[in-house]
Amino acid sequence: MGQTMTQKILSEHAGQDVTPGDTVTVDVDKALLQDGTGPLTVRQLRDMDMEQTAIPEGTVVFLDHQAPPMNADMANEHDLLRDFVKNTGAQLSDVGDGICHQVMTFDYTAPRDILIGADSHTVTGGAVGALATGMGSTDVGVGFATGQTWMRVPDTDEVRLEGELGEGVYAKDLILQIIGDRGADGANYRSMEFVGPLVDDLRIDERMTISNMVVEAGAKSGIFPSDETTKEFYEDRGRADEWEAIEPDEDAEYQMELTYDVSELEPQVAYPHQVDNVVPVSDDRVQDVPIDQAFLGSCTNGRLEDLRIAADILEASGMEINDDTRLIVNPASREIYEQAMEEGVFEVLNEAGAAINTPGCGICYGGHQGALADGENAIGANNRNFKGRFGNPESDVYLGSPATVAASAIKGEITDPREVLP
Ligand SMILES: CC(C)[C@H](C(=O)O)[C@@H](O)C(=O)O
Ligand code: SF4
Repeated sequence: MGQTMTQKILSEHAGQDVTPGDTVTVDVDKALLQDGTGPLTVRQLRDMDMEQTAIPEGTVVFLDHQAPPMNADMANEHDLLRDFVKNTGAQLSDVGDGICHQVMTFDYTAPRDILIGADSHTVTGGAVGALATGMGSTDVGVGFATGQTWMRVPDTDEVRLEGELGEGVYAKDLILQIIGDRGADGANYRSMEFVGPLVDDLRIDERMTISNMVVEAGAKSGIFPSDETTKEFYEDRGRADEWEAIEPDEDAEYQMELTYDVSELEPQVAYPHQVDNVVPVSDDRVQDVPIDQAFLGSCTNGRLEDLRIAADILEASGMEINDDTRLIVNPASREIYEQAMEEGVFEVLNEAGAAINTPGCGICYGGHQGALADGENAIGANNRNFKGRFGNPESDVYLGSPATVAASAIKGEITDPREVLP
């Protein structure tokens, strides 16, 4: 019997063929920690006298969720994590370097890896054919300290993607639609594998957007094949030796099979306060919603391609952002920041009136760099719109693609990007 990608990766790391439902011990290749959950990991390891890593080259500590730190308590947490790095030989991604999932995928994660992270959006690594998943702080700590963890082999869904994305419609709209269909817990502890003709057309940044959000339907992982596109990505990044192919066997057995034809897909919006409240942008529930703040950034949509889309819309429409709307931008990494500067993307955003922040999570985590006032509405290119997500339970957060965010910033209300496209 053939294997899914999930089975292949778990079998390789368990040293035995696995089937869904098995519980296996697997080797861990990479692990990530960040400044929200990492301090707990370090304290737990110290309590157990296990402050160590079996995989120092693959253990990466990110100072990204509140970077630069906004107060002394957070600065002390950063200090604790810096000590951990010195004590163990783990890698440090410092304040300003960028969001963990962005930097991890671009610089560390390789196809067929098992990556564990103390952050739910660790699933982003599925974009390059890795089995990447979020776990609790202690589990992640013990995972890298010993180089092993345990997993139950998940049931796996084949998600076949077909058709072509229309103008003004993006990977973000597709994954929002999938989450709307499945519901917030519809894919609990399942692995989603994305296959089909559309996959060939999707760039790595688009695959990252899709893998990033599978956890919003509860999934354990969201894996793309590692194909020619992936190979070129590793070559471009000077990491050609890390590339390996992976795809499901033709006779792989899936527990569920779904097909999405994106040809008729419209831009999608998630309305407060759940990510699975997804409707097309033309729906009454998202009409005439004034937007006080538009947020472009996050591990979902803070990449160069996303910033370009927003800048192109702003430039071509000849419009500045609305007088009653703020546009907050957090590039996902320092590298993206540099590229956006060199390409003139920042110039356009800046002239339009955007406030450009340090690379990092920014307001996505609710802590700093753009909290909302009581009664305000925001639209974000990020992945969560839970009550209080942008720092205030008395405010509302909507989610959409970078194009929808830019269009809404221009018009000052939730807007179909096709209305303002060049
Ligand atoms: C801080 C962390 C626990 C959290 C996560 O795991 O996802 C954060 O990154 C988020 O997006 O809500
Ligand atoms: S950008 Fe947002 S979703 Fe991504 S890791 Fe940071 S807080 Fe979490």
